[in-house]
Amino acid sequence: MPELIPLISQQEIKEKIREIGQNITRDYKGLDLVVVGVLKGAFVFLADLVRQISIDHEIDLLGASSYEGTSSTGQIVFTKRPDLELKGRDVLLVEDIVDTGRTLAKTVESMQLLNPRSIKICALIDKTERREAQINVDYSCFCIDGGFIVGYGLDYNEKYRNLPAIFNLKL
Ligand SMILES: O=P(O)(O)OC[C@H]1O[C@H](OP(=O)(O)OP(=O)(O)O)[C@H](O)[C@@H]1O
Ligand code: HPA
Repeated sequence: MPELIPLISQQEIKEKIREIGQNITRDYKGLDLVVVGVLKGAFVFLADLVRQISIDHEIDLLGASSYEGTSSTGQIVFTKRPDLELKGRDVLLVEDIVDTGRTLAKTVESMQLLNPRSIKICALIDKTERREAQINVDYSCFCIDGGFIVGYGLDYNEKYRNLPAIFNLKL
């Protein structure tokens, strides 16, 4: 049976998101902010984050998938493209986790073709041990070295997304 070891509590997540939301609110004042969540994993984080951003902004979603179990296949499949016009606008990509960095590298590359004015990245978890692509995370809630993380939107074979806190999964 897989074991779930507590890593980040609900309270810690809540406090950090409030702080990051305030930073985003400050940095994007006067800009044309579109927050784009990367599905599926980011849906929980996105919902909490946007409620801590107190300037007007729009929200869109894109879908990207590449994992089987705990490994990246390296093949990023876009399952949904954003619906809003992003040209000339300030895009903030919201991810649950940056691990190898391949998903965001591909996503940023594909978003750049839409000619936004700016693209920045906000990630709940910045996990450094397996990083392959050079990714600059502009807003990072928690930086960790390794392990496979589940809960608060993050899955292992589609399970555990519903857990309200974040856990290390031991298989
Ligand atoms: O930095 P990387 O190594 O590319 O890993 C990060 C990506 O992996 C997960 O997505 P996944 O492919 O599991 O799809 P999901 O969001 O639907 O769970 C996660 O949500 C990120 O998008
Ligand atoms: O540690 C992880 N947990 C869940 N999904 C992931 N996708 C990349 N890394 C991870």
